[in-house]
Amino acid sequence: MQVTVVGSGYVGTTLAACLADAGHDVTAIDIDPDVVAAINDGHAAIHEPGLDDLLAEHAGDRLHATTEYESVPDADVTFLAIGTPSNEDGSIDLGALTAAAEMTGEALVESREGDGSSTADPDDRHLVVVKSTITPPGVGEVREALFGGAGDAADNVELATNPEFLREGTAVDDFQHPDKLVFGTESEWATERLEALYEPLVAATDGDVPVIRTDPETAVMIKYANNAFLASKISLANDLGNICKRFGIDAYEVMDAVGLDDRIGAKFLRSGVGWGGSCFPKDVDAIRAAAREAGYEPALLDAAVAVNDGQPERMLELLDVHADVAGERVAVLGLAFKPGTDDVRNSRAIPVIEGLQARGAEVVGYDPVATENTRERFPDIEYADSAAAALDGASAALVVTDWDEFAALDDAFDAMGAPVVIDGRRVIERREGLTYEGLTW
Ligand SMILES: NC(=O)c1ccc[n+]([C@@H]2O[C@H](COP(=O)([O-])OP(=O)(O)OC[C@H]3O[C@@H](n4cnc5c(N)ncnc54)[C@H](O)[C@@H]3O)[C@@H](O)[C@H]2O)c1
Ligand SMILES: O=c1ccn([C@@H]2O[C@H](COP(=O)(O)OP(=O)(O)O[C@H]3O[C@H](CO)[C@@H](O)[C@H](O)[C@H]3O)[C@@H](O)[C@H]2O)c(=O)[nH]1
Repeated sequence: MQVTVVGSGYVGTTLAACLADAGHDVTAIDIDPDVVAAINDGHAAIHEPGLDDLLAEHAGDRLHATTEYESVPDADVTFLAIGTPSNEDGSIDLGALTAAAEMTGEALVESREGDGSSTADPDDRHLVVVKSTITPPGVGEVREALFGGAGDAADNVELATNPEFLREGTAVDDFQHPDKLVFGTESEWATERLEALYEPLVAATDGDVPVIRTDPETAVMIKYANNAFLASKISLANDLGNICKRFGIDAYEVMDAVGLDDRIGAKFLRSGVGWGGSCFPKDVDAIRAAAREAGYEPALLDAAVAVNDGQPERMLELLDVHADVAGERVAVLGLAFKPGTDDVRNSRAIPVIEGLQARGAEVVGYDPVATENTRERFPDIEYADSAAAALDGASAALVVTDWDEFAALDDAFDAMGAPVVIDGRRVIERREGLTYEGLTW
Protein backbone atom coordinates (compact mmCIF):
# COMPACT_ATOMS: atom_id res chain seq x y z
CA MET A 1 0.00 0.00 0.00
CA GLN A 2 0.97 3.64 -0.39
CA VAL A 3 0.99 5.27 3.04
CA THR A 4 1.64 8.85 4.10
CA VAL A 5 2.45 9.68 7.70
CA VAL A 6 2.05 13.34 8.61
CA GLY A 7 4.19 14.21 11.63
CA SER A 8 7.52 12.46 12.24
CA GLY A 9 8.02 12.57 15.99
CA TYR A 10 8.17 9.60 18.39
CA VAL A 11 4.98 8.05 17.03
CA GLY A 12 5.14 9.15 13.37
CA THR A 13 8.73 8.00 12.79
CA THR A 14 8.08 4.65 14.48
CA LEU A 15 4.87 4.19 12.48
CA ALA A 16 6.54 5.13 9.17
CA ALA A 17 9.58 2.90 9.76
CA CYS A 18 7.52 -0.10 10.93
CA LEU A 19 5.03 0.19 8.05
CA ALA A 20 7.91 0.35 5.56
CA ASP A 21 9.40 -2.69 7.27
CA ALA A 22 6.03 -4.45 6.86
CA GLY A 23 6.31 -3.92 3.09
CA HIS A 24 4.38 -0.69 2.48
CA ASP A 25 5.65 2.31 0.53
CA VAL A 26 5.74 5.12 3.03
CA THR A 27 6.18 8.88 2.81
CA ALA A 28 6.91 10.60 6.12
CA ILE A 29 6.04 14.29 6.28
CA ASP A 30 7.28 16.81 8.84
CA ILE A 31 7.43 20.58 8.91
CA ASP A 32 10.88 20.40 10.48
CA PRO A 33 13.49 20.07 7.69
CA ASP A 34 16.08 18.67 10.14
CA VAL A 35 13.74 15.83 11.04
CA VAL A 36 13.14 15.12 7.35
CA ALA A 37 16.86 15.22 6.52
CA ALA A 38 17.67 12.82 9.38
CA ILE A 39 15.10 10.26 8.21
CA ASN A 40 16.28 10.44 4.60
CA ASP A 41 19.78 9.99 5.95
CA GLY A 42 18.70 6.73 7.59
CA HIS A 43 18.50 7.75 11.23
CA ALA A 44 15.97 9.26 13.61
CA ALA A 45 16.03 12.74 15.12
CA ILE A 46 15.05 11.09 18.42
CA HIS A 47 16.53 8.31 20.56
CA GLU A 48 14.42 5.17 20.24
CA PRO A 49 16.03 1.70 20.37
CA GLY A 50 15.78 -0.21 17.07
CA LEU A 51 14.45 2.73 15.09
CA ASP A 52 17.74 3.70 13.42
CA ASP A 53 18.19 0.12 12.15
CA LEU A 54 14.80 0.22 10.41
CA LEU A 55 15.43 3.69 8.98
CA ALA A 56 18.88 2.71 7.74
CA GLU A 57 17.34 -0.32 6.00
CA HIS A 58 14.35 1.38 4.36
CA ALA A 59 15.21 5.08 3.87
CA GLY A 60 15.59 5.89 0.18
CA ASP A 61 13.85 2.63 -0.71
CA ARG A 62 10.38 2.02 0.75
CA LEU A 63 10.60 5.10 2.97
CA HIS A 64 11.01 8.73 1.95
CA ALA A 65 10.67 11.87 4.06
CA THR A 66 9.63 15.32 2.88
CA THR A 67 8.29 18.65 4.10
CA GLU A 68 5.69 18.67 1.29
CA TYR A 69 2.19 17.19 1.33
CA GLU A 70 2.40 16.04 -2.32
CA SER A 71 2.20 12.31 -1.54
CA VAL A 72 -1.19 12.63 0.20
CA PRO A 73 -3.46 12.27 -2.88
CA ASP A 74 -1.77 9.04 -4.01
CA ALA A 75 -1.84 7.46 -0.58
CA ASP A 76 -4.23 4.63 0.26
CA VAL A 77 -4.01 5.76 3.87
CA THR A 78 -2.79 9.05 5.34
CA PHE A 79 -2.00 9.03 9.06
CA LEU A 80 -1.95 12.15 11.21
CA ALA A 81 0.64 11.68 13.98
CA ILE A 82 0.89 15.24 15.24
CA GLY A 83 1.43 16.30 18.86
CA THR A 84 -1.64 17.11 20.97
CA PRO A 85 -0.21 19.00 23.96
CA SER A 86 -2.07 20.67 26.82
CA ASN A 87 -3.44 24.18 27.00
CA GLU A 88 -2.70 26.12 30.21
CA ASP A 89 -5.91 24.77 31.78
CA GLY A 90 -5.01 21.16 30.96
CA SER A 91 -7.46 20.85 28.07
CA ILE A 92 -6.23 19.43 24.78
CA ASP A 93 -4.56 21.81 22.32
CA LEU A 94 -5.64 20.60 18.89
CA GLY A 95 -4.04 23.54 17.04
CA ALA A 96 -1.15 21.71 15.36
CA LEU A 97 -3.27 18.68 14.55
CA THR A 98 -6.14 20.64 13.00
CA ALA A 99 -3.60 22.66 10.99
CA ALA A 100 -2.12 19.42 9.64
CA ALA A 101 -5.62 18.04 8.96
CA GLU A 102 -6.51 21.17 7.00
CA MET A 103 -3.27 20.96 5.00
CA THR A 104 -4.02 17.31 4.27
CA GLY A 105 -7.48 18.30 3.01
CA GLU A 106 -6.00 21.07 0.87
CA ALA A 107 -3.53 18.64 -0.69
CA LEU A 108 -6.49 16.51 -1.78
CA VAL A 109 -8.26 19.49 -3.40
CA GLU A 110 -5.13 20.41 -5.29
CA SER A 111 -4.93 16.91 -6.71
CA ARG A 112 -8.62 17.01 -7.67
CA GLU A 113 -8.06 20.32 -9.45
CA GLY A 114 -4.91 18.92 -11.04
CA ASP A 115 -6.62 15.95 -12.67
CA GLY A 116 -9.74 17.91 -13.58
CA SER A 117 -12.15 15.45 -11.91
CA SER A 118 -15.21 17.02 -10.33
CA THR A 119 -17.36 14.17 -9.07
CA ALA A 120 -16.76 11.69 -6.29
CA ASP A 121 -15.01 8.60 -7.60
CA PRO A 122 -15.73 5.68 -5.24
CA ASP A 123 -12.50 3.96 -6.28
CA ASP A 124 -10.48 7.03 -5.42
CA ARG A 125 -11.52 7.49 -1.78
CA HIS A 126 -9.00 8.80 0.72
CA LEU A 127 -8.76 7.44 4.23
CA VAL A 128 -7.29 9.88 6.71
CA VAL A 129 -6.51 8.23 10.05
CA VAL A 130 -5.89 10.12 13.28
CA LYS A 131 -3.03 8.38 15.11
CA SER A 132 -2.70 11.24 17.60
CA THR A 133 -4.39 10.95 20.97
CA ILE A 134 -7.52 13.12 20.88
CA THR A 135 -10.61 13.46 23.05
CA PRO A 136 -14.03 12.32 21.75
CA PRO A 137 -15.14 15.94 21.12
CA GLY A 138 -11.80 16.49 19.34
CA VAL A 139 -12.79 14.02 16.61
CA GLY A 140 -15.39 16.48 15.31
CA GLU A 141 -12.87 19.32 15.32
CA VAL A 142 -10.33 17.35 13.30
CA ARG A 143 -13.04 16.22 10.88
CA GLU A 144 -14.15 19.82 10.41
CA ALA A 145 -10.55 20.95 9.69
CA LEU A 146 -9.93 18.09 7.24
CA PHE A 147 -13.21 18.47 5.37
CA GLY A 148 -12.91 22.28 5.47
CA GLY A 149 -9.50 22.01 3.81
CA ALA A 150 -10.78 19.49 1.29
CA GLY A 151 -13.77 21.63 0.27
CA ASP A 152 -15.53 20.03 -2.72
CA ALA A 153 -13.17 17.05 -2.50
CA ALA A 154 -14.55 16.17 0.97
CA ASP A 155 -17.13 13.76 -0.45
CA ASN A 156 -14.24 11.46 -1.35
CA VAL A 157 -12.55 11.65 2.05
CA GLU A 158 -13.23 9.57 5.14
CA LEU A 159 -11.86 10.09 8.65
CA ALA A 160 -10.96 7.26 11.02
CA THR A 161 -9.18 7.03 14.34
CA ASN A 162 -6.56 4.42 15.23
CA PRO A 163 -5.05 5.25 18.63
CA GLU A 164 -1.51 4.15 19.39
CA PHE A 165 -0.44 2.33 22.56
CA LEU A 166 3.34 2.15 22.10
CA ARG A 167 5.66 3.23 24.91
CA GLU A 168 8.75 5.31 24.40
CA GLY A 169 11.94 3.35 24.86
CA THR A 170 10.27 0.21 23.45
CA ALA A 171 8.31 1.90 20.65
CA VAL A 172 9.40 -0.34 17.76
CA ASP A 173 8.80 -3.57 19.62
CA ASP A 174 5.47 -2.34 21.01
CA PHE A 175 4.28 -1.28 17.56
CA GLN A 176 5.30 -4.58 16.00
CA HIS A 177 3.74 -6.63 18.83
CA PRO A 178 0.61 -4.76 19.87
CA ASP A 179 -1.70 -6.02 22.64
CA LYS A 180 -4.61 -4.85 20.51
CA LEU A 181 -5.52 -2.82 17.45
CA VAL A 182 -8.34 -0.30 17.71
CA PHE A 183 -10.05 0.82 14.50
CA GLY A 184 -12.51 3.68 14.86
CA THR A 185 -14.23 3.93 11.49
CA GLU A 186 -17.47 5.05 9.89
CA SER A 187 -17.68 2.41 7.14
CA GLU A 188 -16.83 -1.16 6.35
CA TRP A 189 -14.59 0.16 3.55
CA ALA A 190 -12.42 2.06 6.05
CA THR A 191 -12.23 -0.92 8.42
CA GLU A 192 -11.18 -3.21 5.59
CA ARG A 193 -8.52 -0.76 4.48
CA LEU A 194 -7.04 -0.64 7.97
CA GLU A 195 -7.19 -4.42 8.22
CA ALA A 196 -5.31 -4.71 4.93
CA LEU A 197 -2.73 -2.19 6.10
CA TYR A 198 -2.03 -4.03 9.36
CA GLU A 199 -2.30 -7.52 7.86
CA PRO A 200 1.48 -8.08 7.42
CA LEU A 201 2.13 -6.92 10.99
CA VAL A 202 -0.57 -9.13 12.44
CA ALA A 203 0.64 -12.09 10.36
CA ALA A 204 4.15 -11.61 11.77
CA THR A 205 2.74 -12.05 15.30
CA ASP A 206 0.98 -15.37 14.46
CA GLY A 207 -2.21 -13.44 13.78
CA ASP A 208 -3.43 -13.46 17.37
CA VAL A 209 -3.79 -9.69 17.89
CA PRO A 210 -7.29 -8.72 19.10
CA VAL A 211 -8.88 -6.12 16.81
CA ILE A 212 -11.52 -3.76 18.18
CA ARG A 213 -13.75 -2.41 15.41
CA THR A 214 -15.75 0.54 16.63
CA ASP A 215 -16.68 4.16 15.87
CA PRO A 216 -14.06 6.97 15.89
CA GLU A 217 -15.15 8.52 19.22
CA THR A 218 -15.23 5.20 21.12
CA ALA A 219 -11.79 4.35 19.73
CA VAL A 220 -10.21 7.52 21.11
CA MET A 221 -12.00 7.05 24.45
CA ILE A 222 -10.43 3.59 24.71
CA LYS A 223 -7.03 5.29 24.48
CA TYR A 224 -7.82 7.74 27.31
CA ALA A 225 -9.34 5.02 29.47
CA ASN A 226 -6.18 2.95 28.92
CA ASN A 227 -3.80 5.74 29.94
CA ALA A 228 -6.02 6.98 32.79
CA PHE A 229 -6.19 3.44 34.17
CA LEU A 230 -2.42 2.87 34.02
CA ALA A 231 -1.59 6.29 35.50
CA SER A 232 -4.14 5.75 38.30
CA LYS A 233 -2.75 2.28 38.94
CA ILE A 234 0.69 3.78 39.55
CA SER A 235 -0.80 6.54 41.71
CA LEU A 236 -2.59 3.94 43.82
CA ALA A 237 0.71 2.07 44.18
CA ASN A 238 2.29 5.39 45.23
CA ASP A 239 -0.49 6.18 47.70
CA LEU A 240 -0.16 2.74 49.26
CA GLY A 241 3.63 3.05 49.08
CA ASN A 242 3.55 6.33 51.01
CA ILE A 243 1.50 4.56 53.70
CA CYS A 244 3.99 1.67 53.73
CA LYS A 245 6.87 4.10 54.25
CA ARG A 246 5.13 5.56 57.32
CA PHE A 247 4.90 2.07 58.82
CA GLY A 248 8.46 1.12 57.88
CA ILE A 249 7.12 -1.48 55.45
CA ASP A 250 8.66 -2.21 52.03
CA ALA A 251 5.99 -1.28 49.45
CA TYR A 252 7.70 -3.43 46.80
CA GLU A 253 7.29 -6.55 48.91
CA VAL A 254 3.63 -5.64 49.39
CA MET A 255 2.89 -4.83 45.74
CA ASP A 256 4.78 -7.86 44.44
CA ALA A 257 2.34 -9.95 46.45
CA VAL A 258 -0.68 -7.88 45.42
CA GLY A 259 0.31 -8.16 41.74
CA LEU A 260 0.03 -11.96 41.92
CA ASP A 261 -3.74 -11.53 41.95
CA ASP A 262 -4.80 -12.14 38.34
CA ARG A 263 -7.44 -9.44 38.63
CA ILE A 264 -4.74 -6.85 39.42
CA GLY A 265 -1.65 -7.99 37.51
CA ALA A 266 1.99 -7.29 38.31
CA LYS A 267 2.68 -4.46 35.88
CA PHE A 268 2.63 -0.72 36.62
CA LEU A 269 2.79 -1.20 40.38
CA ARG A 270 6.28 0.29 40.78
CA SER A 271 5.96 3.10 43.30
CA GLY A 272 8.38 6.02 43.52
CA VAL A 273 8.75 9.52 42.14
CA GLY A 274 5.72 9.07 39.88
CA TRP A 275 4.64 9.12 36.27
CA GLY A 276 5.91 11.67 33.79
CA GLY A 277 6.38 11.76 30.05
CA SER A 278 4.64 13.13 27.02
CA CYS A 279 1.47 11.09 27.53
CA PHE A 280 0.16 10.26 31.02
CA PRO A 281 0.23 13.83 32.43
CA LYS A 282 -1.26 15.52 29.38
CA ASP A 283 -3.74 12.76 28.58
CA VAL A 284 -5.09 12.49 32.12
CA ASP A 285 -5.38 16.30 32.18
CA ALA A 286 -7.12 16.35 28.78
CA ILE A 287 -9.76 13.78 29.70
CA ARG A 288 -10.35 15.48 33.09
CA ALA A 289 -10.84 18.81 31.29
CA ALA A 290 -13.12 17.24 28.68
CA ALA A 291 -15.14 15.52 31.43
CA ARG A 292 -15.54 18.81 33.33
CA GLU A 293 -16.56 20.58 30.13
CA ALA A 294 -19.24 17.90 29.75
CA GLY A 295 -20.43 18.49 33.34
CA TYR A 296 -18.72 15.60 35.15
CA GLU A 297 -16.19 15.96 38.00
CA PRO A 298 -13.64 13.11 37.65
CA ALA A 299 -12.80 12.75 41.37
CA LEU A 300 -10.63 9.65 41.11
CA LEU A 301 -8.50 11.03 38.26
CA ASP A 302 -8.10 14.32 40.17
CA ALA A 303 -6.78 12.31 43.13
CA ALA A 304 -4.42 10.31 40.88
CA VAL A 305 -2.89 13.57 39.66
CA ALA A 306 -2.65 15.00 43.19
CA VAL A 307 -0.78 11.92 44.47
CA ASN A 308 1.54 12.03 41.47
CA ASP A 309 2.25 15.74 41.83
CA GLY A 310 3.22 15.20 45.48
CA GLN A 311 5.87 12.51 44.93
CA PRO A 312 8.83 14.74 43.87
CA GLU A 313 8.31 16.93 46.93
CA ARG A 314 8.13 13.84 49.15
CA MET A 315 11.51 12.85 47.72
CA LEU A 316 12.95 16.26 48.57
CA GLU A 317 11.48 16.11 52.08
CA LEU A 318 13.31 12.83 52.64
CA LEU A 319 16.50 14.58 51.53
CA ASP A 320 15.80 17.41 54.01
CA VAL A 321 15.75 14.86 56.84
CA HIS A 322 19.37 13.90 56.09
CA ALA A 323 21.06 16.97 54.65
CA ASP A 324 20.93 20.72 54.31
CA VAL A 325 21.90 21.07 50.68
CA ALA A 326 22.18 24.88 50.49
CA GLY A 327 25.46 25.62 48.70
CA GLU A 328 26.15 21.87 48.35
CA ARG A 329 26.70 19.88 45.16
CA VAL A 330 23.78 17.50 44.62
CA ALA A 331 23.66 14.89 41.86
CA VAL A 332 20.45 14.13 39.97
CA LEU A 333 20.81 10.71 38.36
CA GLY A 334 18.46 10.37 35.39
CA LEU A 335 16.82 13.23 33.53
CA ALA A 336 14.63 11.40 31.00
CA PHE A 337 11.06 10.64 32.09
CA LYS A 338 11.86 6.93 31.88
CA PRO A 339 14.79 4.77 30.74
CA GLY A 340 15.36 4.11 27.04
CA THR A 341 14.36 7.56 25.83
CA ASP A 342 15.80 11.06 25.51
CA ASP A 343 12.34 12.55 26.09
CA VAL A 344 12.19 14.92 29.07
CA ARG A 345 8.61 16.12 28.60
CA ASN A 346 7.06 16.21 32.08
CA SER A 347 10.02 14.29 33.48
CA ARG A 348 9.95 14.02 37.28
CA ALA A 349 13.50 15.37 37.10
CA ILE A 350 12.05 18.81 36.40
CA PRO A 351 10.28 19.36 39.77
CA VAL A 352 13.15 17.62 41.54
CA ILE A 353 15.73 20.01 40.03
CA GLU A 354 13.47 22.99 40.74
CA GLY A 355 13.10 21.86 44.36
CA LEU A 356 16.86 21.52 44.74
CA GLN A 357 17.41 24.96 43.24
CA ALA A 358 14.84 26.40 45.67
CA ARG A 359 16.95 24.90 48.48
CA GLY A 360 20.06 26.64 47.12
CA ALA A 361 21.79 23.43 45.97
CA GLU A 362 24.33 23.30 43.14
CA VAL A 363 22.72 20.76 40.86
CA VAL A 364 24.72 18.43 38.65
CA GLY A 365 22.65 16.28 36.32
CA TYR A 366 23.52 13.10 34.50
CA ASP A 367 21.60 11.07 31.94
CA PRO A 368 22.98 8.72 29.27
CA VAL A 369 20.92 10.30 26.47
CA ALA A 370 18.69 13.14 27.73
CA THR A 371 21.26 15.81 28.63
CA GLU A 372 20.76 18.01 25.57
CA ASN A 373 16.96 18.03 25.90
CA THR A 374 17.28 18.91 29.60
CA ARG A 375 19.75 21.69 28.82
CA GLU A 376 16.99 23.51 26.91
CA ARG A 377 14.96 23.66 30.13
CA PHE A 378 17.86 24.12 32.59
CA PRO A 379 20.72 25.81 30.69
CA ASP A 380 22.57 26.82 33.86
CA ILE A 381 22.98 23.63 35.84
CA GLU A 382 26.09 21.48 35.47
CA TYR A 383 25.89 18.30 33.35
CA ALA A 384 28.23 15.39 33.95
CA ASP A 385 29.47 12.86 31.38
CA SER A 386 28.93 9.90 33.66
CA ALA A 387 27.10 9.00 36.85
CA ALA A 388 30.46 8.63 38.60
CA ALA A 389 31.47 12.16 37.55
CA ALA A 390 28.15 13.52 38.84
CA LEU A 391 28.62 11.79 42.20
CA ASP A 392 32.23 13.00 42.57
CA GLY A 393 32.21 15.53 45.41
CA ALA A 394 28.40 15.53 45.74
CA SER A 395 26.94 15.52 49.22
CA ALA A 396 23.70 13.90 48.07
CA ALA A 397 22.30 12.04 45.06
CA LEU A 398 18.68 11.73 43.93
CA VAL A 399 17.81 8.87 41.59
CA VAL A 400 14.97 9.95 39.30
CA THR A 401 15.16 7.57 36.31
CA ASP A 402 15.63 3.79 36.51
CA TRP A 403 18.41 3.42 33.94
CA ASP A 404 20.02 -0.02 34.35
CA GLU A 405 23.51 1.47 34.64
CA PHE A 406 22.61 3.09 37.97
CA ALA A 407 22.05 -0.33 39.52
CA ALA A 408 25.68 -1.15 38.75
CA LEU A 409 27.03 1.90 40.59
CA ASP A 410 29.01 0.87 43.64
CA ASP A 411 32.48 2.32 44.16
CA ALA A 412 31.29 5.56 42.57
CA PHE A 413 29.52 6.42 45.84
CA ASP A 414 32.88 6.46 47.61
CA ALA A 415 33.68 9.69 45.74
CA MET A 416 30.83 11.43 47.55
CA GLY A 417 31.45 13.47 50.69
CA ALA A 418 29.02 12.06 53.26
CA PRO A 419 26.91 10.03 50.83
CA VAL A 420 23.16 10.45 51.06
CA VAL A 421 21.15 8.69 48.37
CA ILE A 422 17.43 9.27 47.93
CA ASP A 423 16.18 6.66 45.50
CA GLY A 424 13.01 7.52 43.61
CA ARG A 425 13.00 4.34 41.50
CA ARG A 426 14.40 1.54 43.69
CA VAL A 427 17.51 0.95 41.60
CA ILE A 428 20.31 1.37 44.14
CA GLU A 429 21.20 -1.38 46.62
CA ARG A 430 21.46 -0.37 50.26
CA ARG A 431 25.11 -0.70 51.28
CA GLU A 432 27.49 0.01 54.12
CA GLY A 433 28.51 3.65 54.39
CA LEU A 434 25.58 4.96 52.40
CA THR A 435 22.72 6.87 53.98
CA TYR A 436 19.97 5.43 51.84
CA GLU A 437 16.28 6.31 51.66
CA GLY A 438 13.84 4.69 49.29
CA LEU A 439 10.78 6.78 48.55
CA THR A 440 8.30 4.05 49.49
CA TRP A 441 10.48 1.32 50.97
N1 LIG B 1 5.09 9.66 22.34
C1 LIG B 1 4.41 8.55 22.62
O1 LIG B 1 4.90 7.62 23.25
C2 LIG B 1 2.99 8.40 22.15
C3 LIG B 1 2.38 7.14 22.20
C4 LIG B 1 1.05 7.01 21.76
C5 LIG B 1 0.37 8.12 21.29
N2 LIG B 1 1.00 9.32 21.26
C6 LIG B 1 0.26 10.46 20.70
O2 LIG B 1 0.71 10.63 19.35
C7 LIG B 1 0.73 12.03 19.00
C8 LIG B 1 2.12 12.43 18.55
O3 LIG B 1 2.99 12.29 19.64
P1 LIG B 1 4.58 12.39 19.48
O4 LIG B 1 5.16 12.10 20.82
O5 LIG B 1 5.02 11.59 18.31
O6 LIG B 1 4.74 13.94 19.12
P2 LIG B 1 6.06 14.72 18.66
O7 LIG B 1 5.94 16.08 19.20
O8 LIG B 1 7.26 13.87 19.00
O9 LIG B 1 5.97 14.75 17.06
C9 LIG B 1 5.08 15.53 16.34
C10 LIG B 1 5.76 15.92 15.03
O10 LIG B 1 4.80 16.59 14.19
C11 LIG B 1 5.48 17.63 13.47
N3 LIG B 1 4.48 18.58 12.98
C12 LIG B 1 3.81 19.55 13.66
N4 LIG B 1 2.94 20.19 12.84
C13 LIG B 1 3.05 19.60 11.61
C14 LIG B 1 2.41 19.80 10.36
N5 LIG B 1 1.46 20.71 10.19
N6 LIG B 1 2.76 19.01 9.31
C15 LIG B 1 3.74 18.05 9.47
N7 LIG B 1 4.37 17.83 10.63
C16 LIG B 1 4.04 18.59 11.69
C17 LIG B 1 6.47 18.18 14.47
O11 LIG B 1 7.53 18.87 13.84
C18 LIG B 1 6.93 16.89 15.20
O12 LIG B 1 8.09 16.34 14.60
C19 LIG B 1 0.23 12.76 20.25
O13 LIG B 1 -1.16 12.95 20.15
C20 LIG B 1 0.53 11.78 21.38
O14 LIG B 1 -0.33 11.95 22.49
C21 LIG B 1 2.29 9.50 21.66
O1 LIG C 1 5.17 0.85 37.51
C1 LIG C 1 5.43 1.92 36.94
C2 LIG C 1 5.42 2.08 35.53
C3 LIG C 1 5.70 3.32 34.99
N1 LIG C 1 6.00 4.38 35.79
C4 LIG C 1 6.25 5.72 35.20
O2 LIG C 1 5.17 6.02 34.34
C5 LIG C 1 5.63 6.88 33.29
C6 LIG C 1 5.16 6.36 31.93
O3 LIG C 1 5.81 5.14 31.64
P1 LIG C 1 5.41 4.22 30.39
O4 LIG C 1 3.97 4.01 30.41
O5 LIG C 1 6.28 3.03 30.41
O6 LIG C 1 5.88 5.14 29.17
P2 LIG C 1 5.12 6.00 28.05
O7 LIG C 1 6.02 6.01 26.86
O8 LIG C 1 4.69 7.31 28.62
O9 LIG C 1 3.83 5.14 27.64
C7 LIG C 1 2.51 5.45 28.10
O10 LIG C 1 1.94 6.50 27.33
C8 LIG C 1 1.90 6.22 25.90
C9 LIG C 1 1.37 7.45 25.21
O11 LIG C 1 0.00 7.56 25.28
C10 LIG C 1 1.01 4.99 25.67
O12 LIG C 1 0.95 4.72 24.29
C11 LIG C 1 1.58 3.80 26.45
O13 LIG C 1 0.71 2.68 26.30
C12 LIG C 1 1.66 4.18 27.93
O14 LIG C 1 2.26 3.12 28.68
C13 LIG C 1 7.16 6.95 33.42
O15 LIG C 1 7.51 8.16 34.05
C14 LIG C 1 7.49 5.76 34.31
O16 LIG C 1 8.65 5.98 35.07
C15 LIG C 1 6.02 4.23 37.18
O17 LIG C 1 6.26 5.20 37.92
N2 LIG C 1 5.73 3.01 37.72
